[in-house]
Amino acid sequence: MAVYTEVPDEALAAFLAAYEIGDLLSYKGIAEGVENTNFILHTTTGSYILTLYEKRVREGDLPFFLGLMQHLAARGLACPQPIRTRDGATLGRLCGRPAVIVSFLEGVSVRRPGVKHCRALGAALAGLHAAGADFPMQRPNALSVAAWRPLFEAAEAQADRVAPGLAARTRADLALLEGSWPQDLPGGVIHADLFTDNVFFLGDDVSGLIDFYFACTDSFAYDLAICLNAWCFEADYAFNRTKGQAMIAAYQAVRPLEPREVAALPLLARGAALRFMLTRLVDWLNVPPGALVKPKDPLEYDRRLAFHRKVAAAEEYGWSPVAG
Ligand SMILES: Nc1ncnc2c1ncn2[C@@H]1O[C@H](COP(=O)(O)OP(=O)(O)O)[C@@H](O)[C@H]1O
Ligand SMILES: N[C@@H](CCOP(=O)(O)O)C(=O)O
Repeated sequence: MAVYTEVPDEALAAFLAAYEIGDLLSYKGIAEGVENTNFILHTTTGSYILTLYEKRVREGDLPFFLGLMQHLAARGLACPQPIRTRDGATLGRLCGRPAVIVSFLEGVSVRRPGVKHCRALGAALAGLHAAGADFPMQRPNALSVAAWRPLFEAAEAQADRVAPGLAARTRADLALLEGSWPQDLPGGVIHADLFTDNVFFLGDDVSGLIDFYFACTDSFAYDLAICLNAWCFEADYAFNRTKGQAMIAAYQAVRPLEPREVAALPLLARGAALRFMLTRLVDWLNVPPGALVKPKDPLEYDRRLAFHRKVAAAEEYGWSPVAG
């Protein structure tokens, strides 16, 4: 359960007094999530999410994240909307942390996505890239290739106690990716963490996208590669090409990939897997004492890397030329 910061009732009441969201009926910590402390609030006017930003979120980035959610929502994308206080502020402080209240989105995330979910996700991702096209702010990706070596070095000495040989194979992947990371691909605002837990469905349709706290300016195809990793592997770590095909085709129906993006897809997918393996590994080895959080397993991404090491061409992820 991701509750790093306990919020006393009195502190919450004082914080909520600045908002016009009705009277608090109940609230509780949210079990899912690993980055921030989240509470669901039920008030006389509805439900809201209260987020206290923790370790990885830099306060200086919050105007980007909050501005982006407002921008996307204004373009019709279903994402959380920051709620303003009576004074018009979206960002406040609670228990020493930056804190916001955002709108609650209906829908459920799917644990085991099927082909139809992957298809819907591909279209939603392309829609997000399109909706973010005229967002004026920039935020370099703080977890792109330049950040991977420091993460690796923080975990290297203990990596082999997580899995034998993990340090050596990660070192080799890192060296290869540092030397060949694709630059100057088409890009703009990307979500950068569009895992299944960050996408809500109502029936077969995507009803909402949440958790924009890794959003940044980077290549669109890298965002797609993150999603291929998160959505298209089976429980036995076999890549499901049918799911990949459905996702990529739906993406391309909105935004066709350029040949250089297609050519880069195997490296981008490998890099995306390495990025999540490394952040998970560091978290796995550094669970804060007393935090109610279940760290995510880095080996899930080590196993995906085993697949990516063997892939030579985008076709193996399900890419095919757009007809017409
Ligand atoms: N706007 C929202 N509407 C509905 N549920 C939300 C919303 N934001 C967060 N949640 C719930 O809180 C959980 C954790 O949120 P998330 O932003 O993923 O946390 P973290 O950034 O800590 O990983 C989500 O899986 C979801 O269940
Ligand atoms: N998606 C990342 C961890 C970030 O967690 P989230 O709850 O913010 O999606 C991972 O799976 O490693």
